[in-house]
Amino acid sequence: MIDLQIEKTFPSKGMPPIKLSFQCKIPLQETSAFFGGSGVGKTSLFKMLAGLLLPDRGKIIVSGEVWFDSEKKINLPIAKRSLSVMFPDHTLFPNMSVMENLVFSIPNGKKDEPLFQSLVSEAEIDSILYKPITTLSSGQKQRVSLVRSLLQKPNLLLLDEPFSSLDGRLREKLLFFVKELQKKWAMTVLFISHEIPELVQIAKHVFVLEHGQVIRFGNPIQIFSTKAKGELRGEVLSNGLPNKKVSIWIPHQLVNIDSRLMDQTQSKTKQNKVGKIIYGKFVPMDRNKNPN
Ligand SMILES: Nc1ncnc2c1ncn2[C@@H]1O[C@H](COP(=O)(O)OP(=O)(O)OP(=O)(O)O)[C@@H](O)[C@H]1O
Repeated sequence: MIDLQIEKTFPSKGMPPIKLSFQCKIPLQETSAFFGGSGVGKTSLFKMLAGLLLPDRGKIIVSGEVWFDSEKKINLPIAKRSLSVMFPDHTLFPNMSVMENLVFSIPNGKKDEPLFQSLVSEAEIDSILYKPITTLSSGQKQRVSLVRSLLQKPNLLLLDEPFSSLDGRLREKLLFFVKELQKKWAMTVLFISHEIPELVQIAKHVFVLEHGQVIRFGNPIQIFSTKAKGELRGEVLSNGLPNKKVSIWIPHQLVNIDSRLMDQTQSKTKQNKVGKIIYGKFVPMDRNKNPN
């Protein structure tokens, strides 16, 4: 468990100060997402957890180990917090090549060759290994940053909008890859994204932030679901719900539908596999019972 109780106030010229006050307990060895509008404090929360921004007061306790305690004046240095972090501004060394950036972050300089090769190949950065960072596109930088954060096989991985510059194919592929590594290494992954379908696919829990606070916590399907019925076309995001329900993503909304009620005459298969686009008329089983 990561027990986080931290406060931070930023002065804001000519405006009321910005107050952040986070209280949450984050499960270990699972993926949790942080969701909320721009400026609610998601990145600041990650920075405080990583030791890159000093909270004004509070505590951060990770698996029983105190990382920060303002009363006891404990503030574990970044190097002693066993985590890896990836921010949207990449923080790669601009005067080095991709390879130099990657080798620089390998723990004790000992390269795990099979891991290195598999990460490089999965992120499709083989062909740019010797290019200077300054010549890369933002999507390429994003993939290099992701590989760099994974090379450390961290216990705790903080990913702040890691796929925002990637095309759909790479986004899907790397999302799945991170999900697999999370299971394999039993990592705790904390993930920031504005993309609800992405969060539904990767996260087991979602913390919703508003005005510098955590206002809701729950399973992503519960958090994001809305009611809808009638003619729908959407992508299946989850099919493991009770009562044969599937979650589908229709533009801007996540809808849980009873799969027994779907008119799938236009679909090629009857299976509701994740990623499949389904069409149909979703009608309540009886007039008094709405499947949502
Ligand atoms: N160093 C700083 N000094 C002053 N204000 C800051 C500082 N860092 C962040 N803020 C302010 O704190 C608030 C939260 O910023 P933060 O970057 O954590 O938001 P966010 O939820 O990650 O936003 P986004 O989704 O746009 O990245 C914003 O209003 C921001 O302007």
